[in-house]
Amino acid sequence: MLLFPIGFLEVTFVDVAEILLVGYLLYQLYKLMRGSVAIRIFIGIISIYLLYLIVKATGMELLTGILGQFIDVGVIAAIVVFQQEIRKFLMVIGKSTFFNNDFFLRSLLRRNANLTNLNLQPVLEAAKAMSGTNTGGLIVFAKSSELKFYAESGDILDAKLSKRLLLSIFYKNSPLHDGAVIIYNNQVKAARCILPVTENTEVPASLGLRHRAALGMSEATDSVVLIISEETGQMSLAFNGRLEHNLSITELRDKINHYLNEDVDEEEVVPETTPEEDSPILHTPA
Ligand SMILES: Nc1ncnc2c1ncn2[C@@H]1O[C@H](COP(=O)(O)OP(=O)(O)OP(=O)(O)O)[C@@H](O)[C@H]1O
Repeated sequence: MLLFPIGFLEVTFVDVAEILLVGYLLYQLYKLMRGSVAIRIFIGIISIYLLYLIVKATGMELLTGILGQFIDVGVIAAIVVFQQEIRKFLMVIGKSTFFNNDFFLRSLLRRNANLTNLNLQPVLEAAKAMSGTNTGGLIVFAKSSELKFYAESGDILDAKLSKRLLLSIFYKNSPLHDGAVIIYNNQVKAARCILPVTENTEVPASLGLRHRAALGMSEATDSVVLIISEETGQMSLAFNGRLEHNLSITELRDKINHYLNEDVDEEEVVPETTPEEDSPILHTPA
């Protein structure tokens, strides 16, 4: 179906739809990679592809052949280089499918997840005690999946959640204190877990590995991660690639409940940054 002509070009409805779709896909890819080193590789690949199209259009056969070969191999290289981004991209698509939006199915899925019977009280009491003694801690609340892959990187406990258990795990001389604890289905699923460290280059240099691992986990999964700083005793939350810093126990309770129970849009989670903050990742409540 012809929409309008531009010179000798005939623009059809399908052309417009295709341009919009490609634009949307590129924008989603850009959003996923924004701030990471992958964005530079992505821009490099797009530039080579554009150059290839120009060279091909001008009829330079040798250059077209060379760049064409490069692009063929580049597809495989891109899959390897963009492993994490491809995973995130597929997760975004998975999140917005019909099945995930279906209320009935979603409530069924939730029944199996961490949400229905989570008792936050022991965690909050442990966090308060750890904060008071500057004991470092990293606690992941699984949301829509039990995070098996990450749990298996540590020691599986499947133990009843209690304040004393959490304090024993994070006690400085405990063999389990290093790494993260994963909480799933009101149980301490695992301890000593290794989380993916964020590659975001916008993370302030003041944040060490514990905070970076929490951010990385919140980017790779829909979990909520609680951090207790060994250095300052401050409690922070990472969710959806954002860090909320220096929270009180009441704020922690409200935010953890909110993030675990709601389907929060990115826009909703992202707090307004105050003018003095130059990082879009870090938010300190007033
Ligand atoms: N990838 C990871 N997965 C899980 N835990 C990690 C990871 N990397 C570091 N940690 C934990 O963080 C600890 C080191 O924290 P580091 O001092 O670098 O972080 P920080 O963000 O400055 O936090 P703090 O304010 O507590 O010092 C390690 O001992 C380990 O327990």
